[in-house]
Amino acid sequence: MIKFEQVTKRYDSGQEALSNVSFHINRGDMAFLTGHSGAGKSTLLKLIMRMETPTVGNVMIAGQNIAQLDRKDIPFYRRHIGVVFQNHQLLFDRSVFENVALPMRISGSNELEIGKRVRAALDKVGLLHKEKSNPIALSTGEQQRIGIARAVVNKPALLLADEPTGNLDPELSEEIMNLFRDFQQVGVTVLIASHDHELIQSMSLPVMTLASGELVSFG
Ligand SMILES: Nc1ncnc2c1ncn2[C@@H]1O[C@H](COP(=O)(O)OP(=O)(O)OP(=O)(O)O)[C@@H](O)[C@H]1O
Repeated sequence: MIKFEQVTKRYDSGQEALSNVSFHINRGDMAFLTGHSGAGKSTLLKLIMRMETPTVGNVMIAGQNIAQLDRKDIPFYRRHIGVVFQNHQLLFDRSVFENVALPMRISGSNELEIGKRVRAALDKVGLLHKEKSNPIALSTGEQQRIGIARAVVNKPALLLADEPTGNLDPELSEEIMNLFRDFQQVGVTVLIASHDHELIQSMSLPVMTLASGELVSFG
């Protein structure tokens, strides 16, 4: 599902954020991506999202070299990827329902479909009863679950998370990880960038470790 073939990413500044990185994550697998600050985790995620392109090498997603995507096809490509951030980036001037509906509004789905999918996503994260609330009235853990509902509302084949448990206590972190597991179990490929060693060690999942842009281990 995600295949990096000898990928090097050098920014215009000359900074080499990734050096000759190769790996393969199969469809339906779930893995962690770890490494110190500046090791290249965000760069790797941005390459998958096609927010950046490799300087050298290929990023293959579902068998397609995404550097070859037409500019006009990039928004459509991104619809197949759900992204969860640490600071969940919710909009506090609209309801929980509207926050989750956002990606579907952008992709021009009809009202009926939006209602159905948004409620299914909220149900999945256990927050259907909060659909009319303003996210500001929810706890941090609940806000993170809203962010996850929004990431999966378009039924992505691939779910990327950048420090999704960054500001949560261990109990809530475990809850979020269990949600990711649920998505994995229905066939979604999940890649989670995290610094949280305790969390990583508590889960028996493959771990990719980056150090100064190099993939130093994957296992
Ligand atoms: N747009 C950019 N232009 C120039 N250099 C960049 C850019 N983005 C990242 N870098 C540099 O590339 C290296 C890798 O950064 P990256 O953000 O991928 O690391 P990270 O592992 O995600 O770090 P963190 O955990 O702190 O978010 C760093 O040295 C960073 O300063």
